[in-house]
Amino acid sequence: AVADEAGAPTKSGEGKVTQPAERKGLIDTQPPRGTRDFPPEDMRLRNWLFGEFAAVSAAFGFEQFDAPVLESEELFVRKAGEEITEQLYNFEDKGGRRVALRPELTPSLARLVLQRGKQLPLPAKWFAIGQCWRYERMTRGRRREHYQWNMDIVGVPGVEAEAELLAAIVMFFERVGLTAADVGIKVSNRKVLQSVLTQYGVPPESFAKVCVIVDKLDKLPRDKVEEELRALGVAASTIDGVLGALQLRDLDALGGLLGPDSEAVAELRKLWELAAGYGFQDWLVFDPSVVRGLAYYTGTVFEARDRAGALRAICGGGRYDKLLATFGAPDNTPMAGFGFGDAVIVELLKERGLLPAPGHRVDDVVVPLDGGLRPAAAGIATALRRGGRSVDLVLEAKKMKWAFKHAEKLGASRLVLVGASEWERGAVVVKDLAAFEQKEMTVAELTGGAAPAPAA
Ligand SMILES: Nc1ccc(Br)nc1
Repeated sequence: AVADEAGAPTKSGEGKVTQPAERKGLIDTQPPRGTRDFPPEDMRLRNWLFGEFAAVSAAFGFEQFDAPVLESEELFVRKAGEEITEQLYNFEDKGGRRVALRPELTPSLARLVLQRGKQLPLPAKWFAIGQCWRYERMTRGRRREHYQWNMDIVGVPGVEAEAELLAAIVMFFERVGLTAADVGIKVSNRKVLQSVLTQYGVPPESFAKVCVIVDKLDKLPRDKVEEELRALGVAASTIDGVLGALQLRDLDALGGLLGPDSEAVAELRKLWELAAGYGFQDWLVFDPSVVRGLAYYTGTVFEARDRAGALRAICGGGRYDKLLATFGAPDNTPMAGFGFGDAVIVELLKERGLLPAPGHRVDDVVVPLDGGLRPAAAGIATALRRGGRSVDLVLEAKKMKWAFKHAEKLGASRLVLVGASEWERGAVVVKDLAAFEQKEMTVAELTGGAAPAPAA
């Protein structure tokens, strides 16, 4: 259809006339509920944050991947009562397919690993920064989208993988100015809960659901948690045993409870030993009450929180050795990773006065002082740009005074005036806005020798 001014009927190539929907005034300029716009000033902060994520990922030699925001719903259908699946942003598409906006990146990673099969050299160290969604009734007015940085290691069965992931998280925190006094990383291991549940005769198939419920302890009152555990058939005495174990705060006491051959204790001790090697032991806190709310974790679990505990988890992760098996894979591939959201970290940095405020600026402003010199000005701008300068080329006829103010507003280093008399000598006037100097320069001098594009 031929575009027409808003409100007029449009005529398609075949002559079909379409009446516009009656426009009652201005469209709603707000983004959909629970979503955010990123106008330039916010986009600059987001680019800074994602730049830090990517820089840490590069420092650890990880490769970036991405996958569609839209995935088959089956990737996320798990029967463990997780909030993340109860709030799935799912729907049926026009082809009748059950699809969902991804609530997390890990299942997409798992799908790509399965897709590659034996062709994927292991260990694979992959990272992603992607938008993730949830459909929450707006009763709580929370956001429905956020961006998550994920790092995952595929194919390493030992806690060396988790140590590397924790080191990456700590490097990020240090890069943005946070210290171990600001943030603690609570570490535990699901095998702690598994051992206790086994001691009390809870069947393994209830294990994931018990973890999801126990994870709610820092969100729901204890009696609510006990109610949900009882509904699962977990006896009251078991609940007391489980909750008792979660109060422990040192590995020796844990060893006393679980016995000297406990895998959980051995893995946690190994992790602390590695952390000492990396130099981030001060960031770690052993806390068996940390189970994380994702059903698929099988071993180490961790979450970073502000030491005051005033904010929600900054990031979280762990080991999930059985995820591929739940997707039908014949054998297990060990995997470990974390997710790091873009919201809590910004709140924390704001609180600590550590949030940068990156401004917008350009290097040069180029102004033709009359219309006939516009092609020449465009050629100069091109040469400067090819030389790596960021250039704002003034696109309309403007007076010098306006150009000067415009250059100041853009934080430009130089204002390049293309005027008739100088141009006849192949020169331009350059105002150095930092040194408050003005001088005539040939184009070659200005562009460091790069010839301007041929003026029309
Ligand atoms: N999983 C998830 C997705 C979106 C937001 Br906002 N929070 C959590």
